[in-house]
Amino acid sequence: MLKVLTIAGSDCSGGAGIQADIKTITVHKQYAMSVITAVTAQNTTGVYGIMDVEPEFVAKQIDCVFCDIKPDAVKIGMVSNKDIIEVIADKLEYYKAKHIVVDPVMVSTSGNRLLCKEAEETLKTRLLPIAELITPNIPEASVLSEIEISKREEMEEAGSRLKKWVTGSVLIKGGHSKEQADDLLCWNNNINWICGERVANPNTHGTGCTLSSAIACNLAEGNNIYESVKKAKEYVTGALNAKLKLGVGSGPLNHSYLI
Ligand SMILES: Nc1ncnc2c1ncn2[C@@H]1O[C@H](COP(=O)(O)OP(=O)(O)OP(=O)(O)O)[C@@H](O)[C@H]1O
Ligand SMILES: Cc1ncc(CO)c(N)n1
Repeated sequence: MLKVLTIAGSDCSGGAGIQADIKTITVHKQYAMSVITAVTAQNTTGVYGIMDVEPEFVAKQIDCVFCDIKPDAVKIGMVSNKDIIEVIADKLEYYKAKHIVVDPVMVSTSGNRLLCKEAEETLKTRLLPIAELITPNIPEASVLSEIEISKREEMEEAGSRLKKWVTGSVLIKGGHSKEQADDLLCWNNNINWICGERVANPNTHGTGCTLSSAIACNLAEGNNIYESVKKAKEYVTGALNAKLKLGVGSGPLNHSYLI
């Protein structure tokens, strides 16, 4: 059985973070492991508290996983602060982790900061370079590339700029654009639009976490970057289409549609 590790924050309401990742990996019939970087108190209406895990304890969790059950792919989500980012980068380099997908989570859908401002530079210098793929949404791509993005050409410009200084590939997710839900993939020397129908569903809590962990599963299976992203996008579209209405705010996806 293939094994996928998620390094991310816990969402007690089950829609995003570690919980979304474990559901996604399990539905992909793979074995899920988790290193928790922070415990959040959140639900469909917002994030009400964050308790970071001590960096040494993040390191200890990574050691326990890699010394025993070596992952075939690793997804990284919420990483909170500079020290946590440093230990994750050190450990993944040390263990020569394969197929690293980094979702550079900065702000939640509800508008709360999940990465402190001072840590943005460390994310850029330590985590993005070790990724096979990074998956910023439009606001995150804008911060990282320093290009204002409001149309497709600007997504392409930001993607090309980011591709120049990351080692791996770049996927700019289009969920935040009003008209479509098309994502832009820059890989090798290719720029491809990964198009998908925009589902009329306000319950999009955890779409980004779900997409990045599904990509990690597809990479673990041996698919190339393009195939991995395409299949993962189909998974997210399916989970949005299988409408679930939970909570009073922006609710979670329905992962059980394939079971
Ligand atoms: N209404 C929608 N219909 C179809 N696909 C969508 C919709 N909203 C988001 N997506 C898709 O979901 C994936 C995640 O994109 P998005 O831009 O929402 O990420 P995010 O902002 O990181 O998500 P999160 O809500 O977890 O913070 C992308 O593949 C995007 O195209
Ligand atoms: C723990 C966690 N990670 C990521 C996100 C972004 O969706 C969230 N809301 N919560």
